[in-house]
Amino acid sequence: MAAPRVTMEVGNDGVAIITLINPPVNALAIPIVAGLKDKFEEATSRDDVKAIVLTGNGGRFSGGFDINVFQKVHGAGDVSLMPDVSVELVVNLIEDCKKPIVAAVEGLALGGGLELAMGCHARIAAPKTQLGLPELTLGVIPGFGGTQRLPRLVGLSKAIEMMLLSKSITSEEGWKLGLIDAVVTSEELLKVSRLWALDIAARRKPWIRSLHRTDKLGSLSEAREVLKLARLQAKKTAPNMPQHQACLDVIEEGIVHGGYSGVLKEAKVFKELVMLDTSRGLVHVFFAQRATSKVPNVTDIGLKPRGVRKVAVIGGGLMGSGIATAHILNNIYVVLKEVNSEYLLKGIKTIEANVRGLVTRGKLTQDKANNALKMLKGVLDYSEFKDVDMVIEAVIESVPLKQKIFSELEKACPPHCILATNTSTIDLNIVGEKTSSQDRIIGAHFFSPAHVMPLLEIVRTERTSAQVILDLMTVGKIIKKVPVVVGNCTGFAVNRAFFPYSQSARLLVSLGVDVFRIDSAIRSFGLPIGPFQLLDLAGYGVAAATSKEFDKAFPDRSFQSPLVDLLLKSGRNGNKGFSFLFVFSLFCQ
Ligand SMILES: C[C@H](O)CC(=O)SCCNC(=O)CCNC(=O)[C@H](O)C(C)(C)COP(=O)(O)OP(=O)(O)OC[C@H]1O[C@@H](n2cnc3c(N)ncnc32)[C@H](O)[C@@H]1OP(=O)(O)O
Repeated sequence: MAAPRVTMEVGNDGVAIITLINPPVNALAIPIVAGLKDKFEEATSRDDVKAIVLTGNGGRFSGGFDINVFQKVHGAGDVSLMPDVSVELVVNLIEDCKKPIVAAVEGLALGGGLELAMGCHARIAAPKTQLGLPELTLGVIPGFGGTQRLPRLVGLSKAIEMMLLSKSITSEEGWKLGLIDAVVTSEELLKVSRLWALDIAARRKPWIRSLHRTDKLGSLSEAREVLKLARLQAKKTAPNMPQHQACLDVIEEGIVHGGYSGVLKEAKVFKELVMLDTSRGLVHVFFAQRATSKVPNVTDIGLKPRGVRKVAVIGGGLMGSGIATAHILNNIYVVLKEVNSEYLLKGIKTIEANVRGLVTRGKLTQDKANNALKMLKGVLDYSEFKDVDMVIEAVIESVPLKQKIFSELEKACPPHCILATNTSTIDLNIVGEKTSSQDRIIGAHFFSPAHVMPLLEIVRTERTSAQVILDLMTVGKIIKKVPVVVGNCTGFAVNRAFFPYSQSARLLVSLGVDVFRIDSAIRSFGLPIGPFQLLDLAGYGVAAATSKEFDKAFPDRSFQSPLVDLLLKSGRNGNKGFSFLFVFSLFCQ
């Protein structure tokens, strides 16, 4: 791959086009930052340059500062590896430049990428360009002036929402908010940007330095009220994340003492945050997530994913209906099979409720919801299975039942069909023991609620074919999951790690510790729910079945807690409608 570089071309019209080149996302690596400083200095000093356009190569403006540098900073424990971009480049060379600079953005402008663009005197964007400041997901705050310029361009509340939720917007929305000056086609992007820059130079268009604006900030008391509410909200939703409160403090500095003062405080706080364990952990997560898409002997052997258009889901319970929802929401046709019409109707109603819930929470339009529901068909037999590309079995954790289903599937489905099971624990060789299709058998372990939770644990056996693994990874991405391929053993990766955690929680209960105290300690540690609330949600039947598998596989490591059996014996199943409070009081009697 060619070295990252910045180029500059000066046209006959006197406009210098400065281009970032660092595929695939034009990350602002150290040589790019150095190249930008060089080119802006050159363009400023050349007499034949009247105006400047900053753009990115390959249809993407920039994915932000190079996150590899954070890793280097963490490895060396040396924050001085971070270059000074905010003042030296964005304020001095871009915003305070004597020649107008227009950002021509396309594809994406995220983090430091958007911050460079906000330092320019105008921004022209191609349609559907993704704009955002997602730095908080990396444990830091925007560090190239974003905490100051975004509120000045889109207003305080919207800027806080975009930064604290790391929520990006499209260029169309950006135009309505004032972040983008014009949205034009990709073909016209450079032409319009050049003209815009020349218009600013000739004073036909305003020459705006975002950092100097105050018109969208509101009065000091209004701003303080907005910040107060945001602090309370962040305390609730991200109690263990120092970057959220820090971001609000830095924004406030700029409102009270002016944008430049805010920029200086931002740089100082950024450097403090980048050295904390939170940032180390979150940067690790960023690269770890991407590493999951590179599976040796699967993704590096030239295979192409086969299209999966029609999926059958067996079982319309909590998991099956969630899995079906995830697929129909992403335009994959689903056949949902149940054993009788009562269960089928219940499954379909759950799927409808899942989809409606997304509409109510504003995550889906009514139109998209209607279209998604058209992709669903309920069935009671295998006649619809003759042309499915993948089956996902999601019935209860019973070995004989799963074995029976898989031998039936072998006959009912076409030979290319992927045979997946949503088992959370059972060894896949046992599930497929009664078939001769071991190369097509794979685990597709979703997490409840399956249409919301991002993780998809893909379990491969020694005999699962590379093509089948690649196909499932591809479907996983289409349905917006993070697919992680793991090996086959009792509990796979997730439950294998979860098992000692839940066992310890049950051991504490048997020693007399209150379940609510345990859940609350875990929540203050940072997990969204504790082990017992999770037990309630998953259902006690599932817990009993998985415990049995672990007892069998690791008899010397299992703690025999009577808790779940007692709950089941008293006719309860957690998610089926009884509160744990009530159940726990029974257990204590
Ligand atoms: C001081 C400043 O305020 C600080 C910052 O700017 S911090 C950076 C802020 N920016 C971000 O957080 C954006 C991070 N990137 C992303 O969200 C996504 O990669 C994206 C939306 C840009 C592209 O997504 P997608 O097309 O699915 O590709 P994805 O697989 O994620 O990334 C492609 C490659 O680019 C790399 N990459 C993406 N953004 C990068 C970045 N900012 N720095 C370094 N590498 C980056 C990925 O690691 C991946 O590398 P690989 O192919 O070797 O695994």
